[in-house]
Amino acid sequence: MLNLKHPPTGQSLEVNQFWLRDHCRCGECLNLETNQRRFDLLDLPANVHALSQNYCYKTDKLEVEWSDGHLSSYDFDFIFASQREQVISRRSESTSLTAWNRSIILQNERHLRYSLPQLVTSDEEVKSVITSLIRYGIVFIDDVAPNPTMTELALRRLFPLMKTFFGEMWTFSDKKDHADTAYTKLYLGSHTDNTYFCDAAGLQALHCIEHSGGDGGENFFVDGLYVVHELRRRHPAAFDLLSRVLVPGEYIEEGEHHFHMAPIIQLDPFTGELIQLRLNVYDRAVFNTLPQSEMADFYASLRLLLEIVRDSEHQWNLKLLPGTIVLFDNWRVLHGREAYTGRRTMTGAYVQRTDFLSKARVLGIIE
Ligand SMILES: C[N+](C)(C)CCCC[C@H](N)C(=O)O
Ligand SMILES: O=C(O)CCC(=O)C(=O)O
Repeated sequence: MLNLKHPPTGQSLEVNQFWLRDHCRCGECLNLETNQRRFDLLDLPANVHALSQNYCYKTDKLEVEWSDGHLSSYDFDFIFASQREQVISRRSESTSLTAWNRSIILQNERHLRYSLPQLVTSDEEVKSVITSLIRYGIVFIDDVAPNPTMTELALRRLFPLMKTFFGEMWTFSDKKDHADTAYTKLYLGSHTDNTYFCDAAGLQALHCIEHSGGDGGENFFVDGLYVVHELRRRHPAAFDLLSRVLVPGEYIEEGEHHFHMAPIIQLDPFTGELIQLRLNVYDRAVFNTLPQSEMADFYASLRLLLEIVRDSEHQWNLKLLPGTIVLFDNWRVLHGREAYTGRRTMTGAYVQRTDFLSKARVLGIIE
């Protein structure tokens, strides 16, 4: 280990010498255009160590002479900010997430509503939409002509679209275009999509472009962040079990067979906060990741989670009308639909998680 000192602030830090050498930021070690390292780790001697370190007041840099002859010049703030403890505290402070039940989200509804004309003309409006998506997990874009083309235009103003076997933009009704209950008039309980994909869509957009000659078809939304907080508070053992047990999801139709296993609750290893809620009771494959002796605890835990999801206090019911897109975080917010009659057409799209978070980072909304 190497004890680093920063005389102007009196800060000092113990760092692993190989880590420090590995994080040299000079142009010989780091491609400053691509932010990629220029060396293979094995190019560095395993026992590389500092021969000397010297703080330069003029440049406010820490200069280190290495046993392999390399000279490094470090910005102390970079070293300090790169420590695990700092990352944890930054993530814990910066996640300005608002967990919501129905009454909380209704109090904040004004922060969720946007209009396409403003969105098209203002980059600030784009940043505001994405900030609300991070904070609340759901937004609405009004004044969108009720057709797939304008829906696509609105969504592409924000993000690239995720192409799946459903399409890039998809339009569905009760026409059996795919072997899935979404393509029926049936009730769909609260769920997240794509539990059968290795990487579930990060965002989902839905736009009801038509509903005529019938009724029903209301949508409802539940904040999975609020739900998992409640589960952890009320039933910590169930929370722990659902954070570790692998639950297989599966989607099978002509020419497609998707399968993925992961826990229903995936936590951030740093902050312990929710990273993803993967909850779709319909798309579950044969459940075979536990011995029969442990099945009772699993089902009891899942039932406790579903009771919290189904609690009407946690459910925001609304009717999506032509002209309004709902865009929500499919790793956090659960959605569902009442059964309906008549002719109902929905159009929408998925957005990759990485594209959602990348845009939020580029806009400085998240780290
Ligand atoms: C959205 N769209 C109609 C295209 C597909 C719906 C897929 C539904 C699937 N059961 C899931 O939950 O992922
Ligand atoms: O038809 C709807 O409103 C939603 C359908 C649904 O839940 C889905 O496509 O995942």
